[in-house]
Amino acid sequence: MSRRTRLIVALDTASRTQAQHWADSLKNDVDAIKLGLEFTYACGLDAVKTVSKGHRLFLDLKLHDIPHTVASGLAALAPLKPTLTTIHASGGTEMISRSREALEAAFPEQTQRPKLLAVTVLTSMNAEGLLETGVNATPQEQVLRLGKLAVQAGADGLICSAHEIAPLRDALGDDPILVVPGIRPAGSAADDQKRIMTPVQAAKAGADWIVVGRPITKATNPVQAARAIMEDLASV
Ligand SMILES: O=c1ccn([C@@H]2O[C@H](COP(=O)(O)O)[C@@H](O)[C@H]2O)c(=O)[nH]1
Repeated sequence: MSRRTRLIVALDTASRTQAQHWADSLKNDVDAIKLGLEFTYACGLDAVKTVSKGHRLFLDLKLHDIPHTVASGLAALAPLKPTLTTIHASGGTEMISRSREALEAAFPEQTQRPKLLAVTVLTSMNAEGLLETGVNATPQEQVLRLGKLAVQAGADGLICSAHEIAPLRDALGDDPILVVPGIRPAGSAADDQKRIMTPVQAAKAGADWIVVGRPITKATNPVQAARAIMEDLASV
């Protein structure tokens, strides 16, 4: 199946002014913006609403708690009308299914409902990091295990690295939305990311969305950096 891979820029900052500046200047050059823990904790939900105006919002708060708390938290976030939102797959079947139900209840018009994405294994983790937390599996094995569980429980899609796209598609088909961070244009620093690929490699592997933060926001010219990635994606 041919799909266009879309670009989400991660606006990771504690400054509302900085985030607004990036959101304004990148308006025509990205497909969505991500606001996550740093921005939301530092600036609050009103700021999320203001900065995301005119953009598709990927609200990446990675909720992980008992089912009732996560479902209620998602319902409370509904007024922000994100396009995509995240919970942790390792919260288990009940947490995921209750989250889906909460979003369905909050958005009676299902076409408006935010897509529920389950984080499988963070792209900053490798096999060694997993073992440290008691998981004696490769990242790919663990992503497949959690990915299957999450989709069966009602997640619309998954957060994974580009390395796991092909095995996930083999196991789950084309329907789940695959959102892929850990993206590094050739020559960029990996920073704390462990399972990385370039935008073109991720697009060729079949990512629906790629998430790029620092390679854009820390670039001398973020607009130019975002445009270069959009051009790369268009060439696939
Ligand atoms: O497994 C995950 C889940 C989420 N992220 C988020 O994506 C961006 C990546 O930022 P970079 O600066 O391009 O590394 C960041 O906001 C993370 O919270 C992830 O990296 N990995």
